[in-house]
Amino acid sequence: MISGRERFQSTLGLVDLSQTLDLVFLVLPNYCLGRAFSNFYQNYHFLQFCTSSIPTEFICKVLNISYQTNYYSFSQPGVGRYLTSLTVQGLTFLCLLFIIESRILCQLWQFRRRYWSALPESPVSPPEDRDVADERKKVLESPVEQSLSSPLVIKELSKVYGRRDFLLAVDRMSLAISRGECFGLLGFNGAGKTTTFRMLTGDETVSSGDAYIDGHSILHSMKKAQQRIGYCPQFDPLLEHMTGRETLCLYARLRGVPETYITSCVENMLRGLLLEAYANKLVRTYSGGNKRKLSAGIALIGGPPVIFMDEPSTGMDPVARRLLWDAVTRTRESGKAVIITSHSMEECEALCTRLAIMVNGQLKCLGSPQHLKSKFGSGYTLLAKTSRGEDDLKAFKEFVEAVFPGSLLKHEHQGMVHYHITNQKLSWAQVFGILEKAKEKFDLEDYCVSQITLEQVFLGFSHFQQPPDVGLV
Ligand SMILES: Nc1ncnc2c1ncn2[C@@H]1O[C@H](COP(=O)(O)OP(=O)(O)OP(=O)(O)O)[C@@H](O)[C@H]1O
Repeated sequence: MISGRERFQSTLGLVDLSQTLDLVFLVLPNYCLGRAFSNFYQNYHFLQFCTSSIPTEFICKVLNISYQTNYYSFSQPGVGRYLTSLTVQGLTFLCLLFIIESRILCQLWQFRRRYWSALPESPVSPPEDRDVADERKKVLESPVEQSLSSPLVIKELSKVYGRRDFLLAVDRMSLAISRGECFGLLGFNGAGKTTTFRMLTGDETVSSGDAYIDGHSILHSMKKAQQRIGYCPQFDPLLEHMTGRETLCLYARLRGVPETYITSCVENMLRGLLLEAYANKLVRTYSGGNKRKLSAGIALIGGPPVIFMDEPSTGMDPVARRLLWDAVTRTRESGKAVIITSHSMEECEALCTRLAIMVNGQLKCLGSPQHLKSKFGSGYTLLAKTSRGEDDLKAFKEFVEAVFPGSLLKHEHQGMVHYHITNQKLSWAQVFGILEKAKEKFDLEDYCVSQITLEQVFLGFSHFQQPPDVGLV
């Protein structure tokens, strides 16, 4: 049995708890709003009832019903405390929004990083490639006006991740990209390509260095720089509840395309990327490849002066890929600067006027695809398949190593051999002459001789790539 005294004490305890919770929940805007409505309504009825006649006033006193003649009183059941809390929260969140939008904290953090902490030493620093060094020199020595007139100039841009264990994701990158150029940034997974793009588009803070987009510094006038870029990120940032057509219209408007041209501009883009059939469907129903097409369309629409495309053709079928290449080439030829990352060497050869291979945040080589092939991939590639058994294959291998001294066997699989013929002095005629004779002698089913491919040049840099923890200082 609970005595009356105990019941009274437990009631007092509950009242204390409810008052404490009421104070704690004042930090929740939805609680304040709900309580304000509820108290206002309750107070209105109590006030009406308790002040209507002497007997009802007496009843209210006996039942200890409290009410406020001033609805906005801070005492219960007034709504003053809830309205005050809502006002304070509104102002606080407004200030927070301002701080986030104006990126004040990011800028303070960047400032601290730049002036108080030196960049960690790069873990692997062999002598810099001549072309990369020349590009750095050109960028650093060029007058400011030149930086301001180029679509994209990157000056010693670096990114460090981590506070204690530093990871130098991008290491003092310097690069200038001109109008009408399509620049390919190649690299192994984790080389720092996406981080570079994220810094240039304002998604990521810069640890040191600067870049100018159409003359606007990404450190000092990021908003203006952002107005001049089109960006197709690695993962599709699409509004799932809009249709493809609506999405492109939205971005065309944001880019400032005059209202009269928006329809034709959007229709051209839809046709160019083979998206017409899906134009009125919701984006969430799109396949991966179609989402990628739409992301590429968003980057290209309105013709911004600088376009970043992070692996744009991933997941696209061969037809769509070629249509995208056409669209990128048209954009480049109209004088825009396109910067693209891709793991498809075919794509890089088809699109890029210049490219660089990035390893552990550093550029390892730079130049046109042909320049890189001539510089890093001298010699020929030989693929041959013998139709007979193991003995013939062995004899053919001995023959190749004898007639092409220094040649390297890259792969061997089910009678098929892949050699890198390193002798640069041999002419095409000599190589074909030797192999035509070998074809009869060793009964070759087929053979193929070609110039070193971009992929082989790329693979040649694989030994430089270090796992992330090696990069920690
Ligand atoms: N937010 C982050 N915090 C810490 N480290 C990060 C962060 N983002 C990227 N990194 C690291 O920075 C390095 C470069 O990453 P990044 O995504 O730029 O590579 P990538 O060249 O784009 O690779 P992929 O070809 O796989 O897209 C990697 O080692 C990665 O682990």
